[in-house]
Amino acid sequence: MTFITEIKTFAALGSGVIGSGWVARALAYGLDVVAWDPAPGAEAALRKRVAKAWPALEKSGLAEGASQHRLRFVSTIDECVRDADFIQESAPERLDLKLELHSKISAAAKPDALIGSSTSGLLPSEFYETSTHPERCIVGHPFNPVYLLPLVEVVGGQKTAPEAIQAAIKVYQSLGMRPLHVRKEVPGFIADRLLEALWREALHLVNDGVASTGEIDDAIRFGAGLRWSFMGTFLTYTLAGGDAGMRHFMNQFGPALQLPWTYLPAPELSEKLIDDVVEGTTEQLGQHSIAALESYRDDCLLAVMEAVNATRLKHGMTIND
Ligand SMILES: NC(=O)C1=CN([C@@H]2O[C@H](COP(=O)(O)OP(=O)(O)OC[C@H]3O[C@@H](n4cnc5c(N)ncnc54)[C@H](O)[C@@H]3O)[C@@H](O)[C@H]2O)C=CC1
Ligand SMILES: C[N+](C)(C)CC(=O)CC(=O)[O-]
Repeated sequence: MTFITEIKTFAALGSGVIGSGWVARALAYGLDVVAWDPAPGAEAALRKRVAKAWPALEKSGLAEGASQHRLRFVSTIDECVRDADFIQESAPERLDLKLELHSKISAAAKPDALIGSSTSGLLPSEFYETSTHPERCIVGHPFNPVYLLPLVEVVGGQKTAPEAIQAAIKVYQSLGMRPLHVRKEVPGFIADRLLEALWREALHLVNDGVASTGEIDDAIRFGAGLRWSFMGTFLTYTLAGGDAGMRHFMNQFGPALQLPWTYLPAPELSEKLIDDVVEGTTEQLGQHSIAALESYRDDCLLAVMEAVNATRLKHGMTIND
């Protein structure tokens, strides 16, 4: 079974936060992009988001011929996908909506064009149930901002061909990404399962009046957050065991796993908890607009990634290590 991996035309369905990120990334890699989104004013909003992302993309290096003018916005699903070499859906996270949308997308697409969904945790076997040629359908779960962050989790459903997974990995790599094949189809995949655990504990801490949203964010960004940009928890904790490594770490800190340090099940999202979270984060925003903070975040990410890559090279590692 073969699928298109040398792509020239990228189709994006849904052009909100994530869809626009895919569009910006694909344009920056010199592709023609065709986009569709049913919301009124979606084209203008998409072009604005792409323009906003462009300075960061210029800083990280544009491919030859890359241009925002290579984006075409169309008014039907059929027009969006029929000539596309690769299709990425970023529609709202609703099973019924994705199921219906993928029936239409896959019926109109070339049979050997891969179809990816940006879903954060829905199961591909479920929302590709009624798709035509489901063997080429995968999840490609990205991270926000999609135009800068390299991780994309690739997940297959029961009907996905193994060749489609390998082909999708190749395509995402050609877009400068770091695909991670999630070998078991589980809700939330790998990364969101981890992020969700942290998020739920953070909500409990607010709910219990232990800390404000700002204090919790400080606990992340001045500590583990700085480490996480270049080293994961397992390796970090191996180093925390000193010369004796992980075994000593487990002996020393393993008993804490039996202590009531975490709740894990999510707290009830009461009006009070929602209000507390909104109030706290509004305070954190202060005078800054979302747009200003997005630029700030992008510059920080570029700086961290540049610094980490330079340090990897200095230590005899490649930037893919
Ligand atoms: N926001 C995030 O941090 C992340 C979201 N995702 C996933 O990406 C997908 C999109 O999420 P966001 O971009 O955050 O949502 P969003 O709300 O920003 O954008 C969704 C877009 O889909 C459009 N839309 C509405 N009905 C549609 C339909 N029937 N067909 C196609 N498009 C339709 C909306 O007009 C909107 O522009 C979801 O599956 C989500 O789980 C993945 C990674 C991160
Ligand atoms: C909140 N979220 C589940 C949509 C987050 C993601 O899926 C990944 C991210 O960018 O954090």
